[in-house]
Amino acid sequence: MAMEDQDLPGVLVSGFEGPSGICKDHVGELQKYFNLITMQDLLENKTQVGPKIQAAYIWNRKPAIDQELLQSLPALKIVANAGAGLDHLDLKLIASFGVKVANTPQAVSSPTADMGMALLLAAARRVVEGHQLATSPDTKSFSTNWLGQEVTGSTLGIIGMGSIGYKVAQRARAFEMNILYHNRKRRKSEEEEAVGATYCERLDDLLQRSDFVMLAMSLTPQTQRLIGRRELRLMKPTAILVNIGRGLLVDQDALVEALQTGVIGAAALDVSYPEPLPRDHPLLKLKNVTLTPHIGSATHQARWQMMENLIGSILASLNGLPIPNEVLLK
Ligand SMILES: O=CC(=O)O
Repeated sequence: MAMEDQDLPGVLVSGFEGPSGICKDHVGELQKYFNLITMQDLLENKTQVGPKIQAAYIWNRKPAIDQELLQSLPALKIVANAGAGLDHLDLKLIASFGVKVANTPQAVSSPTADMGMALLLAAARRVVEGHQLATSPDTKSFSTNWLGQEVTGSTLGIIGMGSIGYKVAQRARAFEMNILYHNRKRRKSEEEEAVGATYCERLDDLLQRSDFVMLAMSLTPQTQRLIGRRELRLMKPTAILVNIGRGLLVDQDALVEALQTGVIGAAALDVSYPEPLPRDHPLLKLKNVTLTPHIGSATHQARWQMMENLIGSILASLNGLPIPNEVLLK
């Protein structure tokens, strides 16, 4: 690790090691601009270290920003969050301390949309099961009569047509899919035309007509458990649910039941609740489930861009300049 430079602004990070630490490859770059202070440093010496911290750098949703932490950081100006989702941050509480928030929506939208298509294709064509069959020591089950769902020409319903949902639509168009979408706000007609997407004002309508349903919206009190037992029952028995948003967008117990009883065909999930799922969770035992460990933005390029964007936002805030990607309270 590079030497600490006490003259640089103090930036709080969760730590350097383990799943909630910052990316190891990024440490050297961050230390060109900041004196990185870990949660552990802070906890061990709150009164000395707290006043030096001017920004919090949130990576993998850590450290958690609560009232007690905010009270111990009197010089804090900005919470810079890696990723687009903000459901783990209490924006009102943070604003009440006069602290700004920034995130990295552009950096994550393409890789997350790619991941959505990867999951859709994997579930439709049973790629994970196929890999297991092809690599199994028992070659008797090797079969070409083993069928999936055709993607070309099928109907994709996208729920949440923000930048990620829109990029999913651009990709799905290349697969000649019919695209339906549901969103709080209808997109401009030229944007709809560019990807050939049809707006469904009623969510039920989208659910009934889609072969694939992709969840690409953020988690808010309004979208929590938006897909429950009733919504799953509206879907086709062959339908595949893809979730690249947040686990809590779906009533997970209802989903397990729907997958076990053939109410829907399959699910491909990059997110769940909790993460990771307990090892005895029923979703882990189902053949018609493809699971990935919340890796929508997990590419070298995206993660580096996220870090660069956050450095830019922190430096702008410390210099009193307009903050790129500032999150404004609605
Ligand atoms: O989960 C990923 C993000 O919030 O961008």
